[in-house]
Amino acid sequence: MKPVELKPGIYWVGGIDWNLRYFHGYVTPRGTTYNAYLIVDEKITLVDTVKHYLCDEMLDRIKQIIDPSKIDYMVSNHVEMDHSGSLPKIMELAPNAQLVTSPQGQKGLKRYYKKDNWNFKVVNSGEELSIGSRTLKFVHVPMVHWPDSMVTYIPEEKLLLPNDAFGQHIASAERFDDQLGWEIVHEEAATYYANIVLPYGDNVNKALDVVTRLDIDMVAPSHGVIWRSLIPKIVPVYRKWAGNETDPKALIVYDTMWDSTRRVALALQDGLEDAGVPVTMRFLQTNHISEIMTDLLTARAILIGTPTLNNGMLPTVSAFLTYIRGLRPKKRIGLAFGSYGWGGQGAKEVAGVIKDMGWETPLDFINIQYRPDGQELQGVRETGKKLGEMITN
Ligand SMILES: Cc1cc2nc3c(=O)[nH]c(=O)nc-3n(C[C@H](O)[C@H](O)[C@H](O)COP(=O)(O)O)c2cc1C
Repeated sequence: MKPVELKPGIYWVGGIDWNLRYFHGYVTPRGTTYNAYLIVDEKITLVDTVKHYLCDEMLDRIKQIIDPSKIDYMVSNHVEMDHSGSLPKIMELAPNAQLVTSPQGQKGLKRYYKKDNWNFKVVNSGEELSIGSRTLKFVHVPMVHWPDSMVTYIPEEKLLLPNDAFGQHIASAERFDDQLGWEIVHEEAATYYANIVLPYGDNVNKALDVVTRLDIDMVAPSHGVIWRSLIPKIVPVYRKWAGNETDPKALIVYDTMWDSTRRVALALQDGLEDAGVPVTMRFLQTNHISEIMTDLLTARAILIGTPTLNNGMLPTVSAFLTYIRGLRPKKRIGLAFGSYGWGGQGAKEVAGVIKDMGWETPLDFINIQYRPDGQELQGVRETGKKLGEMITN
């Protein structure tokens, strides 16, 4: 339970959630951390806190450095409860602390915690606060990923505390990106982006415009490891994700009751591969929708298959579509497919949702009655190849 010094006098004092496997609808096989940062200067400052049940772990780390009652500024970059959950305890232990937050942050924290005695210091975007030898500069980044979101920058230290931006759900003994390596950190940053930040690409780009003008050598987010070596690699990748830029590859997502839809999926895979397109296959009974989002993040073509059940699509497919509709991936090519017995509404409904999302649909949806025969599968394979050629050309 040791604090970790990032820069002289600046410490990571967060909590490690080793057992977390589910985070508001998102599976987290590696667990996560809630990162809080303590800055020891003339004014002692804590930036963000941890989920309520890790409060004692955070306090234990803080107490190894200072007496928590000495905290002068409690900065809340983001209202969400995984970062604000220990605010009530800190504000109780540090009665003289001012709670520094954005105007939306103040509204959210008041509404959520209903504490009348908190001494707020509301900061505008661009406002600076001297804490002694260092300055805290606050930049609002609305909708990255809540209206209240704010980042804190310390120019004297070239340190950015961007809260959820650049986060990853990783519980580990390591605190820095280079200790885990690009493969793991990139994968978890991608999953995080795809499931949390994806709808807000335009806002991310605006935030990146501001952030990339700052002199930075360390980015310490509110989840996962701290970026110090891989910043030049992750920033362009964030730009790519924010711009919905994809690679010429395909993702096939499907469910099936009696295997016919899977046979169609396999024929589409063959056709796409004939055109030289790499294909990822995701069966909705064995892959969680939040894991599939990581594949979707950079796939140009998304093919979604369902049989018809009771005049509609399967509930697993419907849940997936509800999830991606909310996350709003753009600039994709879509194709619906499926199998039916008599009415055939399932694949048609999927095609309707794909169109509503604004994806390109150059080819008609595929719907095969009962089990596809060899000739039908050949036709599907040709459709897959045609789609593949559209992606690669
Ligand atoms: C419980 C149940 C309900 C079904 N309801 C419909 C329906 O409303 N309309 C329809 O066209 N087919 C319906 N079907 C038939 C399936 O869509 C058909 O068997 C299809 O080939 C199944 O595809 P799969 O092998 O990919 O599961 C239903 C099948 C089952 C088992």
